[in-house]
Amino acid sequence: MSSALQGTSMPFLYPCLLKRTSKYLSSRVLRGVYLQRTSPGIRNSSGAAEAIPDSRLDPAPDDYGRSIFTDKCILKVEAGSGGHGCVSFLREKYIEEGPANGGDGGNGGNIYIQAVTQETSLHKLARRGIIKAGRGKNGQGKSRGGQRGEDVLLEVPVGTVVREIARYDPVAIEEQEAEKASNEEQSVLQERPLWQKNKWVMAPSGMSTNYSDNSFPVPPKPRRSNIATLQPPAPISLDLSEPMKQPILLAAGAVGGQGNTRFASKDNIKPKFATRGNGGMKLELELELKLWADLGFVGMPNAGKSTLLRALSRSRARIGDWAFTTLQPNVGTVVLDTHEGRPEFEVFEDNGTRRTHFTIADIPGLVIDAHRDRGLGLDFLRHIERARVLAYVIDLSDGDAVETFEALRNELLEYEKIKEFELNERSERRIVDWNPTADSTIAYSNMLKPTHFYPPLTLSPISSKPWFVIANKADVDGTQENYLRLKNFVQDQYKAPTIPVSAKRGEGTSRIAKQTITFLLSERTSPHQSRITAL
Ligand SMILES: Nc1nc2c(ncn2[C@@H]2O[C@H](COP(=O)(O)OP(=O)(O)OP(=O)(O)O)[C@@H](O)[C@H]2O)c(=O)[nH]1
Ligand SMILES: [Mg+2]
Repeated sequence: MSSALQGTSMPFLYPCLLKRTSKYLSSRVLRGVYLQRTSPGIRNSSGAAEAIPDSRLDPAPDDYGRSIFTDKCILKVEAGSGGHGCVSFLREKYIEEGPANGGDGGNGGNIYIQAVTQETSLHKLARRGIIKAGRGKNGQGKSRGGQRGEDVLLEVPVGTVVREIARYDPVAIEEQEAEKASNEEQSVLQERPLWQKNKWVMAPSGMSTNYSDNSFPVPPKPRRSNIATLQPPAPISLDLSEPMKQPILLAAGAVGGQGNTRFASKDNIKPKFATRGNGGMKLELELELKLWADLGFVGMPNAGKSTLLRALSRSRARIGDWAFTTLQPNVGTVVLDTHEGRPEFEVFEDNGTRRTHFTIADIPGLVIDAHRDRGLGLDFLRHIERARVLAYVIDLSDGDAVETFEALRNELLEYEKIKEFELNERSERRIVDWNPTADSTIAYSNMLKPTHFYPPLTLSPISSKPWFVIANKADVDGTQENYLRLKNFVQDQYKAPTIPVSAKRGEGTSRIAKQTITFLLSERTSPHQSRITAL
């Protein structure tokens, strides 16, 4: 193993192997010998290995945390089905054959949704696939009702758009069937047996009864729980762009069945049947993050975006001095007040609450012609659209900064031009691809698909987003002239600010937070109520 790891390309390709091996062996007697032979350090001219600097902003290639990020997912949610009613009779000393006392089944659990600031990605929900609320418990004797099913709360990031793809609502289906039956002729109805196995729970001793006879009651009409009136109208389309204090109901749990007490009458004082609980509603939803960061870094590969993210937040984004180190967006949170002494500045929202943090997205590098799907292409331009404020990150040590900036801006504007066309094409494809029987499970194949297609998300266009420029790598010698040219150009042409920083040394980065907050607050509708106080 050790000889295999000694090649020059190994540390670059598999740094984690080396780290793990050395960590494992660090407690061993072999430690000194082994580390000397396998260290991933760079060799100097005399052949001795130099240690890799152990800094948060200039970390070893293997010092990173893999962040999982999902901005779009399809989720199946199932409200709980109702518990069955109970067939039971009072039995006490001296009362051998008492009256019916079967309780009702409990209602199924509800599905709620809430947009919360703590979440930044949909990956936790995406990996669950199907989310089910609890089933109501069956009713019991002594007229005890069944316990309610457990509710489920879906916590999604602020800026999530929820769209319904399909729904299976057993109560709606029953209602439709009942309406159809009411239109049928009386003679046809009389022939149909009242006994429907899927609606009734029978006591074992009651099975021999002739259920097609007229004494058997008509099954009760399909019911919904009272809370169902709070469900959003079908098909669901929600835009959760603000943090929510309270969750909202997505799907109410089904109503439990009725116990045999409910069917006692003078003709049949001891009914040996109760009803089954209704099936829970199933929804297939598409969740998409419309806005997932307050600030988005736009830059060429290797500009230092991930280093900047590390400098501003506690992110452990991967840093490497090769292009496309970042292949998936990283989202970091900048805490404005760490409760260690006085905060650098205080930010108040419209409603008077104090803003404690904002989020930054480190988007993979853009290359020229990204709008033609080159490099990592359109997908990443799509991510840029989902940030509120943009920061162009320019590498001062790599060529003419003004040219790089112009090229980046041009890419974004070109993307905006073709976006409309691309979206139209995609929605057309969706219509052509649509196949009502394509679902994998039988239950979902019954689902009703909305007959109309949603318009594309209404995102604010890239050209309307507030932006500023971050001139990175200002610590490199001879970059001052490049910076001044860039700063003057951006100021003269666009009246936008340019912030010189050295992400690697963590210098000048606090101005980025301040600039972002200023833009975020000026974006609001009533700026006179928001205020930023420099302390
Ligand atoms: N001298 C200097 N080097 C820097 C600075 N910031 C980043 N770097 C170096 O630039 C290289 C690229 O940094 P990354 O943060 O991975 O760049 P990136 O923009 O995220 O790159 P991609 O993920 O490939 O798009 C690394 O070797 C960093 O150490 C800086 O301020 N000064
Ligand atoms: Mg990166």
